[in-house]
Amino acid sequence: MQRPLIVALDFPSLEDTKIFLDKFQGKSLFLKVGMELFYQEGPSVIGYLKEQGHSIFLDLKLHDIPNTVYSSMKRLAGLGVDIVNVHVAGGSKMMEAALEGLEAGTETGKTRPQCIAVTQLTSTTEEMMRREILIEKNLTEVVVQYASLAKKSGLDGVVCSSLEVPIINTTVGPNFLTVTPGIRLASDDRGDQARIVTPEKARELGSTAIVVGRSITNAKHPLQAYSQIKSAWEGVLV
Ligand SMILES: O=c1ccn([C@@H]2O[C@H](COP(=O)(O)O)[C@@H](O)[C@H]2O)c(=O)[nH]1
Repeated sequence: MQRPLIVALDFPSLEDTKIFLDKFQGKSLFLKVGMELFYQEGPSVIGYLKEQGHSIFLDLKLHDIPNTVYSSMKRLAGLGVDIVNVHVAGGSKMMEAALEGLEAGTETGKTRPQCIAVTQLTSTTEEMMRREILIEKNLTEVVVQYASLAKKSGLDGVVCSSLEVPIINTTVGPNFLTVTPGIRLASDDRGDQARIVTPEKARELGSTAIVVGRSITNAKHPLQAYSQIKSAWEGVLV
C-alpha cells in the first residue's frame, strides 16, 4: 500500500456523497465507507464508488462470535473492497475467523481485502478506559498488546492513533499497517476525538495511512482542504 490519505465518507446517503465527490473533479480517491452510509445504501454503494475508480476501506468494525464474523467476512470479500476491519477485543479466534471468511469469499485469482483491527478507538482516553471498560492499564500498553495479538492472529495491521505508531512498529515489526484516524489540523476542533495529531505529525510518526473525515467533509472548500492535508501528509512544501 502506498501511504494514502483516506477520506471518511460519513454521509447519510449516496446523494450527499455524490454532491461531495463532484467537487473532486474526477480524481481517484481512497475512500472510507462507514456504518452510516453502508447501512443506508447497502452494498450497492460500494459498487458505485468502485465504478468511479476509487479504492475503498469498508469500516464496519466487526465484533461478534467467530462463526458470525466468518460468514459476514465471506460476504464482504465478494464486494471487492481493499480493506475491511474488526475489533481486536473480539479475540484471536474471531480475528482468525475473519481472515478465513475473507479467504473463502475471495474469487480465485483476486486479492483478498486486507484485514485490520481496531485497538482502542481514537475517541477513547486512558481515564475512560479505566473507569468504564475496567481496563486498569496504561492505554499505550493496551494498544501495543492488542496490536501484537492482531499480528499473531495473522492480520495485516491495526487502526490506532498515530501517537502509538512508533511503539507498535518497534514491538510488532515491519510490514504491519497502521491506519490512523484522529487527524486534525492545528486550527480544527477536536470534536469527539481524544488522541489526535496533525497530518505532518502523523507522517513523522510513521503512520501507513491517515483517515480524515470532518476536516475535509465539513470544510468550506473540501478540495482545497484535501489538497492542504495531502501536502502536509506527504511532506510537500507549499
Ligand atoms: O478509532 C477509530 C476508528 C475509526 N474512526 C473513524 O474515522 C473517521 C474519523 O472521522 P473524523 O471526522 O476525521 O474525526 C470516522 O469515520 C470514524 O468512524 C475513528 O475516528 N477512530
